[in-house]
Amino acid sequence: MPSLGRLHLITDTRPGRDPLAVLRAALPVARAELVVQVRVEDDASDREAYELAGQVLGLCRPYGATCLVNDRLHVALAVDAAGGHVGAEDLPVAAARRVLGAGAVLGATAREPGSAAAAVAAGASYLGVGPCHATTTKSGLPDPIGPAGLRAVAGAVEVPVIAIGGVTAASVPALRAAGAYGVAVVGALSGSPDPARTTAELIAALTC
Ligand SMILES: Cc1ncc(COP(=O)(O)OP(=O)(O)O)c(N)n1
Ligand SMILES: Cc1nc(C(=O)O)sc1CCOP(=O)(O)O
Ligand SMILES: [Mg+2]
Repeated sequence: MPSLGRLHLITDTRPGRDPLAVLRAALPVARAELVVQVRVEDDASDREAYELAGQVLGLCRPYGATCLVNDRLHVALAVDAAGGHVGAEDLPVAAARRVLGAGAVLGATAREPGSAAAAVAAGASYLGVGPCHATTTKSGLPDPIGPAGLRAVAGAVEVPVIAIGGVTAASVPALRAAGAYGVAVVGALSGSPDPARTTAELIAALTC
């Protein structure tokens, strides 16, 4: 399995957002350090997810960036993405591993050390850990766990830990110090007036 990129860009498909424009700005800056997670709204059709994932893959390929698909593993397989990401309401990690195969990248959401270790034992190759900070992008999440909560999870596993939830370039140093290998962002890039510049700031904070 190739080494995992440190900057995970999750597509923002809310009305008025342009995930492909953000991706086109980020790719030349982050290149193979970029992992793009195709995440669509729950009411989007599989056809919409498939078409977006195909477009994302086509953009990623020349840069060696990785494309993953959130939740809908059949879409990941259909477009030949590198893998997928599952959480508590999706397929269990062991089932997701069977669907994707041994060589795929498989991310799992974990919020505390016990479930993190269980997800790794079941076949997760990285963990998305959060919400690290407050976010307005997704509702219904538990309270932020902060760098201390992330440190507890990172200390319990040996796979890369990707911090998620309200992450900005300014918060990266504390998250890395707590054990984050990388970060996943929606709003920091989707809401940026200059996504190329924000990508450069995130990459600098992640690789210094
Ligand atoms: C990197 C990363 N971490 C966590 C999540 C959240 O996944 P999940 O809990 O399944 O919630 P949804 O994203 O499906 O709403 C993620 N997608 N990526
Ligand atoms: C999709 C998602 N999952 C989270 C979790 O903690 O499981 S936080 C989140 C949204 C992250 O968006 P932003 O970077 O704009 O805060
Ligand atoms: Mg999910």
